[in-house]
Amino acid sequence: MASNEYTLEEIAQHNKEGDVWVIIDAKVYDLTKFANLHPGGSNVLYAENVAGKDATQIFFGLHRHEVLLRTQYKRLQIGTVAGQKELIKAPAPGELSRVPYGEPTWLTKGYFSPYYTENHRKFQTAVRHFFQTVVAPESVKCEESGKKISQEVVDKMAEVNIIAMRLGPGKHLKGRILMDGLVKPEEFDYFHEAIIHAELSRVSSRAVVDGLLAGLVIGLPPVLNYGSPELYAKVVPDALAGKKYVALAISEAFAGSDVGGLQTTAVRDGDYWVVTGTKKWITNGTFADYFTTGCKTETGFTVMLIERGPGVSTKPIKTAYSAVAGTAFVSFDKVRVPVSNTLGPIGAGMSVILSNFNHERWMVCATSIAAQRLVVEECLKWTTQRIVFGKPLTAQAVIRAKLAAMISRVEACQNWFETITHQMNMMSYKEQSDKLAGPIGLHKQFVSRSGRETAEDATQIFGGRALTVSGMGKFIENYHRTSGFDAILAGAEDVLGDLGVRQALKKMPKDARL
Ligand code: HEM
Repeated sequence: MASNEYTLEEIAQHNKEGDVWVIIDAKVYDLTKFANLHPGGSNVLYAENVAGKDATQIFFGLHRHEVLLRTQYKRLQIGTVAGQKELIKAPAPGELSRVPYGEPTWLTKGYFSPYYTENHRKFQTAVRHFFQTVVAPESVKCEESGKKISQEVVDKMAEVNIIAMRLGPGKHLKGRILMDGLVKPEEFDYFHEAIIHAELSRVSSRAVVDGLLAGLVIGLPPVLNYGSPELYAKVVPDALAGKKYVALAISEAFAGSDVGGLQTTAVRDGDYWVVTGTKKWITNGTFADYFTTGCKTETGFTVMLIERGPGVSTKPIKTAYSAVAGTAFVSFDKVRVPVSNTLGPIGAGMSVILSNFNHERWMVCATSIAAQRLVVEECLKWTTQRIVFGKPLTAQAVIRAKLAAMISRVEACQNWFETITHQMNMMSYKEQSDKLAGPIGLHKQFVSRSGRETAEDATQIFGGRALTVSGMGKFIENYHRTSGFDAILAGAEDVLGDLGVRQALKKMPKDARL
């Protein structure tokens, strides 16, 4: 980067094809050679209000700031404007957003929270820094290539025990050094875990959130909670070290939310189960080493851990999001599974699955709310910098009304989420299963519906830019295309609303009358 200073008069001389400079935020760029390579065409750069002029406002109406930060474009800067200072700075890794509602209240300067401590704040800073520096660049690559997250990134996550922490508080954290010792295993709570989900969601596309071992997060808890000590010792250390991958294999083409209608069958043969059937929409299934699988057995429904081996085959399913999530169709063809791999009582697998669902649904809410907040931030930035009919978009009442609705939705989601998280901190796993299945079901219905409404509003606000996978509206495009996943995975929106009401009805006092 050059340290030359130029006056406005000097810059103004370079105003034509073959010699074109522009000013963007007090920096001077020589675009002469770049003009023919410019993705937006060369002629736009020779326009009277651009060539040799301050094109800051025009530039930010057409590009994201990150364009200027790319190495190949940084080089185009030849100096600065004499007497001017740059105003637009990219936030440093780990830094908080200063855009109103860009962060939850607990992270906003001058506000208070009954739930979060100084330790949560320190933890959040470290986790955001980690995700922005280690995961964000990988997320961009994988989203494009559709390939699995690299082992190098998985290893780095394992090093600071992020994989283990994504499973929540519990005995699996004992003796581990969490985030370089920032939080002690016995102090780690569901708010710490929620921070990890939120920060992951901020830097990743929806497919990468799932591709980054979401299968393990939902598939390993039954092993933690119900696996024999031998099975635990065989599977858990390697999984938490990022050496083995796990998927939860419940849904089938025959049955989704209707878990009772599953057709994969396990027949007892001595010390083995013989499993036959198929599973569909299995997140991380293409690369999983183990499948936590729901099977029909003679006496009901039984869950077991199936290792990839003879008779197990997986093939990728193309979905609306990137293949990085590893969504698979899984076939079990007379697979022999040791009976000691059974998770929970034989025939009582439904309770294993149902209690596991609470955590999964809560996690989906955590990631969705963070994504909705990012969408609000993107919309606030865009509507302020986009000029239409000579005024910023925010001058339009209809735009402000959409912003009001989006902000209210995300704040409502966040506040409800924090109340539920606090209950989780205070309750045992068993109490959570009894008391929180209904509220979490209702909450997830509310969160995913809010997310889709926000995706719609944001798409209207960004217009055509929300329809392209790159450029200014790239986050909105991704969110609009993938927010529907939150309404389906871990239980369909309507089914979960119904679950919440049915749970409440079960607890209606017999003597309640108007
Ligand atoms: C340092 C200067 C510039 C660089 C490095 C640059 C780079 C780019 C890049 C990478 C794109 C592709 C879209 C994207 O990734 O966002 C683009 C698109 C575009 N650029 Fe530039 N640009 C520069 C200056 C300008 C200026 C001064 C104008 C003024 C009119 C301009 C007009 C456009 C237009 C009209 C598009 C197409 C936008 C769209 O498809 O939505 N660019 N530019």
